[in-house]
Amino acid sequence: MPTTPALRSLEEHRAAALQLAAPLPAVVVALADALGLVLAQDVTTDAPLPRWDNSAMDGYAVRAEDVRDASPSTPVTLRVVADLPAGSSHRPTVGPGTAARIMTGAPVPAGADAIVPVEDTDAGTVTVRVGAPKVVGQHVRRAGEDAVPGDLVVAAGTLLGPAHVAAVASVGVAEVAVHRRPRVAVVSTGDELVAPGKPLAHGQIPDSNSWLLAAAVRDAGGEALRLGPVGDDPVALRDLLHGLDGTVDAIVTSGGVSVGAFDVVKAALLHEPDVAFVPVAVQPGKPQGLGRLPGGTPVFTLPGNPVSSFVSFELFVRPALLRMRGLVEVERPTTTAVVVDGWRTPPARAQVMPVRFVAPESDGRHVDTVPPAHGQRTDEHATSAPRHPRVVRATAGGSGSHLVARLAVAEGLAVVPAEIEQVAPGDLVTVLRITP
Ligand SMILES: Nc1nc2c(c(=O)[nH]1)N[C@H]1C(S)=C(S)[C@@H](COP(=O)(O)OP(=O)(O)OC[C@H]3O[C@@H](n4cnc5c(N)ncnc54)[C@H](O)[C@@H]3O)O[C@H]1N2
Ligand code: MOO
Repeated sequence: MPTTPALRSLEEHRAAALQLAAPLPAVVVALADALGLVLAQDVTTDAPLPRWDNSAMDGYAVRAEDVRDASPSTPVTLRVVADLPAGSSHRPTVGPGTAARIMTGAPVPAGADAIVPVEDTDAGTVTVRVGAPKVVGQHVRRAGEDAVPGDLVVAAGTLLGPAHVAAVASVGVAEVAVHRRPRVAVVSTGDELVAPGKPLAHGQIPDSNSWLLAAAVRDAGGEALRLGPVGDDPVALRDLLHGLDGTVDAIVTSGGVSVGAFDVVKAALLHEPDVAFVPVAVQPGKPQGLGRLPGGTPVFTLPGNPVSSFVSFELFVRPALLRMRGLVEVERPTTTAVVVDGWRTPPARAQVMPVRFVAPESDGRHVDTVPPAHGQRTDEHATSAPRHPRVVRATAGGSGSHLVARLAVAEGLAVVPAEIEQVAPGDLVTVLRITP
């Protein structure tokens, strides 16, 4: 009788998967292409920001002492010596008894030390009547109040969002060094698989995993090269994988890794010295393979059951891709949730249960796909103590690894440790949040 290999713990396999990944080399991209990439350099400013004192208001640049006693009943009249729209290169000087008409953002002219908003004046263009007093510095945006020369504006390792792009642009930088996105080949295997939309003979099913995994790669910030489905011919598969080795940053396969008679991925890679097939103490997702092809390309061989593929990608591949992108934080955000319905979990294996969030008082029978905004619901009727969000299993059949259709309503993955065998209603579970 064949012996059953010892199971590797979920944590150990996650660590081994992450070990295969390192931040990809930096490339220089135009700012227009930088959104969603991770900065590989610090961006500092050479200039103060703002670059010079400028007006916070449309109005008049004045000397504060000239308008110290101005009021609606005793307005002060000043001679208008210049007109300064934003962008004006004109450099007038405001002397005693004079003002410059100025628009928001224009440099404060020499001699002026306060801005009078147009609402406090008669809006004159030759002379202007000022009806309110101003103090030195009023409505002036100071040079360097945002950043001074040498300040770090956006740090290496930052995932560039719109505000970061704006900050880089404001420094006057047009190109940045970023980690490039990982290119990931996705190969689904199995003689029973047919491309979606094609007619199905008896025993055939549409290939959903290559679509799942390619979408998951993109969702993780990678570029997916979707190949297959390929049949159960180990030699052809080995040739395909060796052909990809060195041309992509990672390869993800689905199917053919269990103990069946036609387990093509296992057969194709069994003799690779740096690829190991190890059962992992997790349900779903037990049969796993991991390692490097001879050219150094990391390969992740995931089980074929669709929910197993999905969960395996989440647990083992996604963190590795995020690390390749240069991110330091590679884990999904988690939340602690209360279980509404209970379920049994397999002994000595961690369980990853697709769940959805339900309204505070719901019994979970009605689909409620609106998750709480920030991990915890607060009870409007209670004054303190935020309440935990509540979860139910997303699929009627629990964690059945074939239940791909209902996987679509999952908003999180509840991770139940290996030593727990029963989850009871009211228990707290840790949920990886998989939807935004
Ligand atoms: N005797 C044993 N049998 C099985 C074991 C075991 O320990 N002993 N483990 C089970 C577990 S757990 C899993 S998970 C599966 C994994 O098997 P494979 O990775 O070899 O996957 P396949 O046999 O190729 O397929 C399993 C299942 O998934 C469907 N599938 C596969 N690829 C796709 C795809 N691209 N799109 C949609 N569906 C796909 C396939 O048709 C099968 O139904 O093994 C168990 N068996
Ligand atoms: O571990 Mo398998 O992945 O349960 O279905």
